[in-house]
Amino acid sequence: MKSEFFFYPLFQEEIDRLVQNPGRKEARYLVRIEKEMVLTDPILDLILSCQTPGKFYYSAKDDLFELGGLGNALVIEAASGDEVLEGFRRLWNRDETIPVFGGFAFDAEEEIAPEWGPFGRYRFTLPLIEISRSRKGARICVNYINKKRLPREQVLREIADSLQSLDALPRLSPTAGQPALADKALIPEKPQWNRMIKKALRTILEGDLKKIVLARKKVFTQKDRWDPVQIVAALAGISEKSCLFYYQIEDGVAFLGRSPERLFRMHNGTLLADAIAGTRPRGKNPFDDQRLEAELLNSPKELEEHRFVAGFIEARMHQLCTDVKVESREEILKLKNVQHIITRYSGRSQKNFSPLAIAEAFHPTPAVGGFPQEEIRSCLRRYEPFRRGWYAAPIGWMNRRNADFAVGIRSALVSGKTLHIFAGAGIVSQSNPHAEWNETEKKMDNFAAILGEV
Ligand SMILES: C=C(O[C@H]1C=CC=C(C(=O)O)[C@@H]1O)C(=O)O
Repeated sequence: MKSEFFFYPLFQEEIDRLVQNPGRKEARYLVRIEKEMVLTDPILDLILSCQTPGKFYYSAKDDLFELGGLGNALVIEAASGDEVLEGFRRLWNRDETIPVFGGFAFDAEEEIAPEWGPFGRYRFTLPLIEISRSRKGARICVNYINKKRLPREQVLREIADSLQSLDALPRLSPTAGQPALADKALIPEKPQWNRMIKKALRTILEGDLKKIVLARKKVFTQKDRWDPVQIVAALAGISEKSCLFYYQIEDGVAFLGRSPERLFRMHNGTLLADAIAGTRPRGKNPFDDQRLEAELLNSPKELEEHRFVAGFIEARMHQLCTDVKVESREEILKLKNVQHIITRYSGRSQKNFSPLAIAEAFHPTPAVGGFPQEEIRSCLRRYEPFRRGWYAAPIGWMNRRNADFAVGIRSALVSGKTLHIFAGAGIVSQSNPHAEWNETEKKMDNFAAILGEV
């Protein structure tokens, strides 16, 4: 990790110019200084190496766009999407292209579990420093929200102070080394998982629901605090087409993951969404891999599981868009440890929907909830022995018109000395508890490799 990058010198000239500019005395609501630049360091390295407690990173799976943030200019913690949009109204009235990063809980009506407390129900951050890279190049911006209507000189002094204190802190590198584990808990344990699946199968047989996605987690406790930076840096080293996300709220408290599933991307009126469901492990060699691929694409059970998701996404696309196209149907998506069936959609979005309203309309898709969608949250509350928090919920960035959200799967919550790793599996009428357990093990393999199979 490089450490020669300093923020204050980068913006000093602009800050000085603004101080000397004898314009209006009071600074505006938003002070934003933008700079195009040549950036040789990876954005993730820069974000991870800075010692500020709040930070985030997001890279989409199939384009060059990356977004990172350091510090907080404005954080909206809310109980509903409408409150979030209200919180950013003034910001986007000034400039509707400014991105904010965040997400919301899988089940926003459920009581928040203690380990998810810092995340709350909905949480989005406008960072003090925003770094992005697109096909056009890299850009770095400083944001300041002048809630207290301070005079311009004071605002600029505060910005300069924040940048200088960030620069004064020593840069961090991920601390390498194997964890000193104190405890490992499986929630649920295998016998309880088997009972959960059987219960879900009975519900499906009775005809109330057609598909239920049940999840489990592993909780690893260490003597010392986990280093989320080390975990996400290792995830970043995996070569596969998936969305990498990192949301650190406080020192040692972060939700992170490498999700193959994009909930949707909205760009200049075009909406893209993927349906991903149906799983096999990767093969031991190319021949074996091909065999497993053929098995997946010809399995009535996996196809049924996939088609609940695809049918749901397609129906939602027609509600939200005109000109809906199936870009590819039932193809294979190869990841490092597993392969999935994927169907991709595109459409022209209708202007009146905000990206957050679109995220709420899709969530939870039958890839992470079940089918039909309406009853699924209350069903999961009864079946699962833990609260999902932000696992399997939308996470990503948005501005007033554009957005990119991943589904927060293949993910983990780092919370001080505990590390929670999540995975779920779609249960349909032909599911088998043992096979679904093994599938969730495979889905956690990115983390198992990082932890040295603890
Ligand atoms: C719920 C998860 O995966 C979903 C996404 C792809 C394939 C899935 C499956 O085949 O069961 C799941 O629906 C997870 O990884 O936690």
